[in-house]
Amino acid sequence: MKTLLITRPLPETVIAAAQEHYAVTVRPETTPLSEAEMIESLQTYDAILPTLGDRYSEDVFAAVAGPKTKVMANFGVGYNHIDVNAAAKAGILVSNTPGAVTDATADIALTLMLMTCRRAGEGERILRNGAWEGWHPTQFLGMHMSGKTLGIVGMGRIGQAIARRAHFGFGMEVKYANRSAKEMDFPAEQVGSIHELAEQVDVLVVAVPGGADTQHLIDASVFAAMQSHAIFINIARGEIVDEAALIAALQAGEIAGAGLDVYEFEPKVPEALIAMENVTLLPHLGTAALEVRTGMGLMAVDNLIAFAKGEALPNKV
Ligand SMILES: NC(=O)c1ccc[n+]([C@@H]2O[C@H](COP(=O)([O-])OP(=O)(O)OC[C@H]3O[C@@H](n4cnc5c(N)ncnc54)[C@H](O)[C@@H]3O)[C@@H](O)[C@H]2O)c1
Ligand SMILES: O=C(O)[C@H](O)CO
Repeated sequence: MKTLLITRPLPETVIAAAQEHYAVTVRPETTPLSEAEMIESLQTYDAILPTLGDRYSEDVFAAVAGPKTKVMANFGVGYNHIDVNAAAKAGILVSNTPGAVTDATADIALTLMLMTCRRAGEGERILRNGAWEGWHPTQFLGMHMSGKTLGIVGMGRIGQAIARRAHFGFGMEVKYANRSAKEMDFPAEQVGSIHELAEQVDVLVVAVPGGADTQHLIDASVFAAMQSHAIFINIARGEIVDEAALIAALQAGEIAGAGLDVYEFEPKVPEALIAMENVTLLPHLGTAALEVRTGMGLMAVDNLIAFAKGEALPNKV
C-alpha cells in the first residue's frame, strides 16, 4: 500500500476513506508544517494531503532531489501556499477542492456584509459589556443593505454564489470585475476595471484566488476610488489586500467599514483593525462546518484514489 501523510486532524469519515487505499499517517498537530517537516514529508510519503499554511515553497521542493511524493491533494480550493510550478518540476501532481467550499464561503461573505452594514459586532459588544441603554430611534444606524449595489472582484464559483444570494435574497444590483464575462440567470454587469467597480458600489467583495498574480491587487488606489459610505469585504486571501492601506483608508474615513475573514499575515490580526468598531473580524471561518470540511476531505481523497488507480486526477490544478 502506498503511504499518505495527512498534515492536520480531519473528520473521521475522511481519514477512513483514505485508509481504504493508503497507509495513512495523520499528523496530530493543528499548526502548519515546519520547513523541516515539509522536506521530510517529500522524502518519506508517496502522497500528501496538505492544507492552508503548509507553505510548500520553491525552496522546499528544491531541497529534495527526487522526492518520494508523487501527488499532493490539497484540502481547500485555494492552493496559493503550494508553488505548483516547483511541484510540477519535481514531478508532483497537485489537486484542490473546487465547489466543495462554494456555498459555505458565500454564506460567510453574506454574514460579513450584513454584520458590517448593520453594525452587528459593535452592537453585540456593547450589549455584552452591559452598556446597552435600551432601544431608541437613532441608535446604531447602519447601512440598509437591501436594494444597494454590490461589486464583486473575481466572479468565479464563490463570487457568483455571493452575487446570487445578494440578488435573490436582498434585491441588490450586481456588478463585477473579472477576467472574462460570465453568463448568469440574473442581471449582473461586468465593469471594465476594479477601480471603476470600486467607484460604483456600496459593498465591494473580493473573491479572486491568492498568489503572486493577485498580491496587493486591492491597494490604496482602490480604497481611494470607493465611496465614503461603502464597505469592503474580503473572504478570499489576506495577501490580495494591502492591509496597511486598508487600515489607513478606514482611519481616514475613505470607506465606512470592512468585514474580513482572512488576513495578510494570518493568524496575526493588526491591533489597529481590532480597535475599530466599524470592522467585522472573523477567524477564517469560510468553510467551517463539519459537512463542508468532510466534503472537502472526501474530494481530496477522491483525487488520491484516482492517483492510486493510475487515473487522471479529477481536480488537478
Ligand atoms: N475564506 C475562506 O475560508 C475561503 C474558502 C474558500 C475559498 N477561499 C478563497 O476564495 C478563492 C476563490 O475561490 P473560487 O472557488 O471562487 O475560485 P474561482 O477560480 O472559481 O474564481 C476566481 C475568479 O477570480 C477571477 N480572477 C482571477 N484573477 C483576477 C483578477 N486579477 N482580476 C479579476 N478577476 C480575477 C477568475 O477569472 C475567476 O473567475 C480561492 O482561491 C480561495 O483562496 C476562501
Ligand atoms: O481555500 C479554501 O478552500 C479555504 O480557505 C480553506 O477552507
